[in-house]
This record gives sequence, structure tokens and C-alpha cells, in this order.
Amino acid sequence: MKTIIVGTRQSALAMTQTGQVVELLKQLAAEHGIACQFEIKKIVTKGDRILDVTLSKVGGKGLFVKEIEQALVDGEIDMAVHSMKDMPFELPEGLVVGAIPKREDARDALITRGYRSLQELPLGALVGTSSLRRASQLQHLRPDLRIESVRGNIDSRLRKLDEENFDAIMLAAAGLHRIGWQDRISAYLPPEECLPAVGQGALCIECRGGDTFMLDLLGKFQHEPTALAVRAERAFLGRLNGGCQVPLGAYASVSEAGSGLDTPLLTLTGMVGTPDGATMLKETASGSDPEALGELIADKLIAQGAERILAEVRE
Ligand SMILES: NCc1[nH]cc(CCC(=O)O)c1CC(=O)O
Repeated sequence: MKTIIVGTRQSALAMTQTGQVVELLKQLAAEHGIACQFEIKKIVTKGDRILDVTLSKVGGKGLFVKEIEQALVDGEIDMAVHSMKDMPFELPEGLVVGAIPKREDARDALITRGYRSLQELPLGALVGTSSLRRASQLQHLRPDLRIESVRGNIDSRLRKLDEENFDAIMLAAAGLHRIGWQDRISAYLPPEECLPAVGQGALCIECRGGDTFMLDLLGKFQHEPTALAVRAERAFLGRLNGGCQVPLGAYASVSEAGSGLDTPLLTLTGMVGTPDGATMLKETASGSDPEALGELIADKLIAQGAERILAEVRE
């Protein structure tokens, strides 16, 4: 019997989502009469080791992913489950996205000390987030709020809300849903108020490009509408060179019904803002070619000065 070794980080979220994917893959394999078993291997990444430094200062996105990808390349593991939003734009030579499963809730969530909405937060309230994207959009809606960096895994950030002076923190709804902590959510921020990170709520299952066994199994797990939405969002990210932590967000929705086309119609909104929220560039368009749509939205923002904002933040 074939044994599939699955690499994962050790955070509560990573372990949980890896376990959930493995359970679904076991069912899929059984349904298709594919004989295999799974073994989970924990890997400590650079992102897990440096929890005390702001992510954008130590190299951004790739941090949580790189060591796991090396293990894939070296053949120590056969697949890995990543949060799509942690994936750098380009994959290392030899690795591919084997499947993008159905997306969880893409929205950001507000976790507060008893306030039921962003609007209810008192004047000058202290909000914890290390994401420039969240800070930019929060400050745009509520310039009075004070924003302070808060890092760590979901569990340690929630602890900081309880123990430190924050009135609220912001986290991705998807992570809280996956680990069963949806009860902690005080409010969901709709994409109209706060655009999520590119790929937020989606997972990326990575494997070796030459591993036909894995590719065959994972191919059955792909959710096409999610994959299309993620392709559009990532095309937007790629055009803006958004590899590291920058105040940039995007969300694509997919509708098949009533589009009058054979292919689904995508609607993509993208934003780039200054960290203080004073400038907020945002564009929406629809189309059926995900890459063309992502690049179109990026070009519209570039025409309004998006590259200048991103260059200033990167300095
Ligand atoms: N930046 C860390 C990260 N990467 C993925 C998630 C969970 C949500 C997801 O899968 O998109 C989180 C936590 C968060 O932003 O709250």
C-alpha cells in the first residue's frame, strides 16, 4: 500500500487544516478505489521561529512555506497543505499546485471586548493587527482608531486580546472557523469594507510536478470556482509584485448563473492603500479570463499610482 507523507507546520491552524484535508482525501481515495495511507510529519519553519519581529521586516510571505517546500523537493514529504494567502507568487522549480479545494469564508473578522461591530468601537480604540492591508482599510473607515502590531499564531493573538490592552484584534474568519473558534468572532467585515488578502480562506495543496500518483488523487479534490477566483486574485498580486507584506487586497467572486457564457463570470475587486488609510485605490471589473482580469485591475490601480504607494511601503 502506498504511504503518502504529509508535511505540516505545528501551529493549531496548520495541524487542523492538514488533518481535515487528509480526512477528505482518505474518503476520496476510498471512493475511487485508490489504496493509500497517510502519515503526518511536523516541520518547524522560519516564520514559526521568529515570532517577535514584524513579518514584513524579515522577508514576508515565503517564511512559513520555504522549509516545507524544501522537504517536498528533497522527497521527505509527498504533499503539503498551505494557506493560499501565505503562498509566494512563484513556486520553486519542480513543485506544483496539485489542488485548490473549496474556499472557506474569505472575510476578515473582528474579535472585540464586547463590541458588536467596527462602528461600535469607542473613539480612539486600540486595535491589534500586524497586517498593513488591515491597518490601511481600518484607518480609512475609522481614522480615530489606534493600530498596534500583534504577532503570533491565532491562539497567542487571542490571548493578547484577553491579557493586553487591545479593544479588538482582526483575524481571518477562515482560520477561526477551521479550528472551531467561530464563537470568538464579534463581527464579519464584508469585502466592501475590508478586502481580504489574496487567496484568504483558500488552501493550496502542493506536491512534486512529476508525482503522477499525487497529481491524480489531488486532481479529484480541486474546486474549479475557487481555483478560478484564486487565479484572478494571484494574477493581480503578481502584476503588482506583491510578494512581500504590502497594503494590498483582492477578492474575486464567481457566478455561473445568468452570465450567458459557457465559462463562469468572475468579478474581481482589488485595492492598494497607504498604511494610514488616507489614500485608498480600489477598482472592480468582471471577465471570464482570470489572468487577464487580475492584470486589468492591477493596471487600473497602477495608472492611479499604486506602484508609488507600494514602493514607499517597501523602503
Ligand atoms: N497570516 C497568517 C495566516 N495565514 C492564513 C491564515 C488563516 C486564514 C486563511 O486560511 O486564509 C492566517 C491567520 C490570519 O490572518 O488570521
